[in-house]
Amino acid sequence: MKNCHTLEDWLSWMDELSLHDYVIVDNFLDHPRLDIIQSFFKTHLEDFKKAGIGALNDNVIREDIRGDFTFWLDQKRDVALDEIWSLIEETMFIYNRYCFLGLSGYEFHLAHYPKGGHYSKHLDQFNARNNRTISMIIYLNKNWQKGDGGELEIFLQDGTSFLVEPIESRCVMFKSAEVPHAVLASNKPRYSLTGWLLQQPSTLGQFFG
Ligand SMILES: O=C(O)CCC(=O)C(=O)O
Ligand SMILES: [Fe+2]
Repeated sequence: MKNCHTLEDWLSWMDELSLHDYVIVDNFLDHPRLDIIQSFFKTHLEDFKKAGIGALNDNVIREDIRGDFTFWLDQKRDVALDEIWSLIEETMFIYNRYCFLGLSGYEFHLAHYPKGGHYSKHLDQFNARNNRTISMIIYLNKNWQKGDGGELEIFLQDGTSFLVEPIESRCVMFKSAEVPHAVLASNKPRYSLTGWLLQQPSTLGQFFG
């Protein structure tokens, strides 16, 4: 499958991210890759588990903080997603080459927020574990409309915030340690591929949040 993005695209996104700590990219996945991930999603809807918060022994279910269900992915097992893994590896390569981040691994899950699900304001780096460096979310919601809720709220250092609609194929990347964010209550089921580019590899993502 051919690459979806040119080096020029990548460089402009890296510029944005260095300037603002986040970048929003529309049409991040082309149609073949969207099809791959959406059909994979459908075949695993039964395998999702209630997501917890916190790392290691602190991981607890707190419906008042986080209402999503997740299915942790495994690059070795989930070969149906090979084209997605390549894209993630390309992303990691670009960050290392042009932002000198020294990323050496990643962990990703599928996320499903049922109607009413939200995630309160938080940072993606845990105290107990600080290797999450870049957060990356790709939304998979066809025909998302105003009023469907489920926006990602991004909080800026000047005290303001803004909303990002979780529309199909939009990708949001931000610095995991720097950007507080929240998911507003969704008025219908909301789907995404969410993950983290890591500064030390971790195979234990599913035991964390
Ligand atoms: O789905 C989103 O927009 C954000 C999800 C999130 O913040 C997380 O899983 O840590
Ligand atoms: Fe988050």
